[in-house]
Amino acid sequence: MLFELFAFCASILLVIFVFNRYSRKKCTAPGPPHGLPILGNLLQVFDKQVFLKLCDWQKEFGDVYKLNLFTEEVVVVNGDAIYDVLVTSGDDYGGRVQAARSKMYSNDFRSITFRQPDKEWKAMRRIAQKCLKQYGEGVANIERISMEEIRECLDKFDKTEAFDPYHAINDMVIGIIIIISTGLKLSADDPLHQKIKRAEKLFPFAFGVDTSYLDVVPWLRNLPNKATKVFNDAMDAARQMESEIFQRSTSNVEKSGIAGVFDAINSNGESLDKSFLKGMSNDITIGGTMTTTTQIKSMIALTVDYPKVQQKLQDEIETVLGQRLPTYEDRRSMPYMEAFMLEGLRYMSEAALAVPHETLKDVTLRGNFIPKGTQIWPNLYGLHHDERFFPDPYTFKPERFLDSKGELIPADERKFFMPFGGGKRVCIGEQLAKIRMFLFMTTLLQRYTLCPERDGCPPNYDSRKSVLGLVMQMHPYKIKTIKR
Ligand code: HEM
Repeated sequence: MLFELFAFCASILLVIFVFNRYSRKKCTAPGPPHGLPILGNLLQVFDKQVFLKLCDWQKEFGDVYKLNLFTEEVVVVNGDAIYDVLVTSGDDYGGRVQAARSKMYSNDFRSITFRQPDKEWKAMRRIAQKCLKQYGEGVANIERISMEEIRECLDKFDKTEAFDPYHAINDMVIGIIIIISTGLKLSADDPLHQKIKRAEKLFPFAFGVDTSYLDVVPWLRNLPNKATKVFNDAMDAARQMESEIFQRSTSNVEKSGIAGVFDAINSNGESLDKSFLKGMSNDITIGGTMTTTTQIKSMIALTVDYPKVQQKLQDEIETVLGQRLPTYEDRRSMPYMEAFMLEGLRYMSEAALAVPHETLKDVTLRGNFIPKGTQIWPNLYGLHHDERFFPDPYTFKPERFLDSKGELIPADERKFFMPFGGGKRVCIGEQLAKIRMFLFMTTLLQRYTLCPERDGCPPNYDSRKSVLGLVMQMHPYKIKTIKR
């Protein structure tokens, strides 16, 4: 029985393979040899350090090259060609791959991240952005919510022994997202916190290599095997999390969460079916927790690894703030802290390949024909570590974002710096992420000096040693704090 099943699946794959290989238009970009039959370059690519392999291939094949994954061609875009794809010709490249796993996860593409750019996608982005701005109260309200959670988090840093800062940061980041999405301030042992943590933990597996065959033969999900269980567990965690957020946010009488914003905008003439609400809150919750937690964790490691940078940050805090708590507006008088944050985003490039795009029409990029419906990977890690744009890229150097007077280089002079993507699909959480990172790092270094776990044993963070899950992950480490 098992053999027959295997033979059946193999024949289906073969039919899809032959159909795709001979019936579709082909991309003319160069690339590595096709690799294994049917799998193509899959085994070379689904390495946890794929971002390094992609940079090696860039040296060999140039800024635009193609890979074969299963039955599909995928185009990897590098260097300043990424700007053309995301910004200059963003409309042509602004699609998302309509794969089976994202369809299942997002309840038939009811999600900002996975939906094609249609009118529902636009409405979802608008509502989510309103929600992130808290009804037009904007930055001030986000600041207030954030500072409350940050102060609670930093109390947990007041320890004499060495500790891993990850859990305290994660609780703080989740706490802020819960207030934004439900309007409620909850403690870290509330079931919703736990459900978000479970989803955060399992979600990367749902889109890992082990379950990638589900995109080609989705009904295999119904057969019992280990990979399917991993995927189903992740889906279960996502469903539990979204139901809880939905229930809490719709029953909030103050209407200050995402459901309140949704109703207010809908009653203003917008008409978006309520079935989109769960997917949107997933976008905000998953997009808004894992990314910021990981980024802050790496910035703490860098602060310990580079004591001179830490000293400069503290000097600036002393001069500009003294003992006063920061507001986001203070960043304008704190160019070194700003440069430190930008360099942290560059150095880590946690969204190493952004979110895969898809061409919405036949296009030509740097002389290469790419047919409609081709998956595009913008190699942001490669761009941010490309000598042509960031000399000496593996050295952590906030000064690269400052001019000779110590002022921040203007945004239009760093257009090839795109940690949040760019153009029409740019990250909706960029401002929230920056506010939390700025307020957190400033308050942290105002209160504490950060030291290695033991003398001579700093975290030694090197982004080349990261592993790529949904975002880049660095190894766990411990620090000590000294109260200032
Ligand atoms: C350091 C923190 C963050 C980084 C580095 C980051 C990076 C990115 C990148 C590179 C993309 C893909 C853009 C593209 O496809 O071209 C993206 C998309 C997205 N991000 Fe973020 N992000 C961060 C924080 C957040 C936060 C806080 C939220 C929500 C509260 C969020 C929600 C989203 C959503 C919903 C999308 C999909 C947008 C769309 O497809 O239209 N992100 N992000």
